[in-house]
Amino acid sequence: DMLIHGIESWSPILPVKRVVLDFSSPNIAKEMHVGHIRSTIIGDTLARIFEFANIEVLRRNHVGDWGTQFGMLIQFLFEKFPNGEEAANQAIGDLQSFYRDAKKKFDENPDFKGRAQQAVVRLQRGEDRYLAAWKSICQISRNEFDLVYKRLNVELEEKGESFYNPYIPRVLEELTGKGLITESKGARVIEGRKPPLIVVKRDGGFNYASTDLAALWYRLNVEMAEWIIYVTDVGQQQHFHSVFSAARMAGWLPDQKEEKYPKASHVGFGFVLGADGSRFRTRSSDGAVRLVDLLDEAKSQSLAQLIKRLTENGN
Ligand SMILES: NC(=[NH2+])NCCC[C@H](N)C(=O)O
Repeated sequence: DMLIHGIESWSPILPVKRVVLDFSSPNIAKEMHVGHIRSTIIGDTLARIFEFANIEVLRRNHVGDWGTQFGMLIQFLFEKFPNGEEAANQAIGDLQSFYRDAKKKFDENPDFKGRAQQAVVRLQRGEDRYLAAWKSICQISRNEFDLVYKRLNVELEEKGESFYNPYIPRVLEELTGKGLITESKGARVIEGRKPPLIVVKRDGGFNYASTDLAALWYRLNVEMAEWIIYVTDVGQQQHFHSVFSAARMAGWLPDQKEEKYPKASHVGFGFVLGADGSRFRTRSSDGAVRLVDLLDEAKSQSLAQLIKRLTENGN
């Protein structure tokens, strides 16, 4: 049958037409670590399975491109190059060491910390100079990530955290209208699971959870996805279960016990461990293994193995 009617004739039939697959999703200006490679490979594999079954897959790279760390980075950039003479590209050079230097100054110098916090406010207000600096920092990271994706032959479409910002207020308003959001120690939270999910911080700012609620809303209502799948390490299981439970309380998702769609799932994988059994680190700043070197190493070891086996087989 397959030979006559093609491979599509026996691909599995699932009751969904469109899936959002949220995978890889590294953070801008931070290292893409070995866990992101796991997410990238598992996510790409799942995407290919769905695509094989003729399901439309929206491959989403939910990059961490927003947050208070950008105030620190932008301010550091401005102070290091007060005349703005260098193109950000050259000025920043190795983004990881740039991040480390900025963080050091932020931790050690209270005045700088204050200026960095001001910079976040100005970025969030959308001031041109700040937005431009933010964009070039993101672009440098993006170029680095793309090298890895090209190498692994993985396709992704970036819709980072910043994309969902404009949707957060109305989504939280809807949840407040449904009586789901309460006040707790100056923050706004969704109870239901323990610990409660913080959706507005004490300083009034939004966070990872508010962004994920807005993203889930968007995926269900604008992208009309019937199954939304997130691939991260198991460390984030708690977070996703809280977000999904909030979505169920809001009536966005059916009750978990009914095998119904739309549906949200978290695919959690284990931490990558080093030879000593502790969490493996890939970071250029602290002397641990760099991700690109890890890929090089994997490639050369595989090649060596292949050659060894070939020669052992007498060729
Ligand atoms: N929608 C999401 N929260 N996706 C996963 C994001 C992963 C996160 N940026 C990290 O590096 O840990």
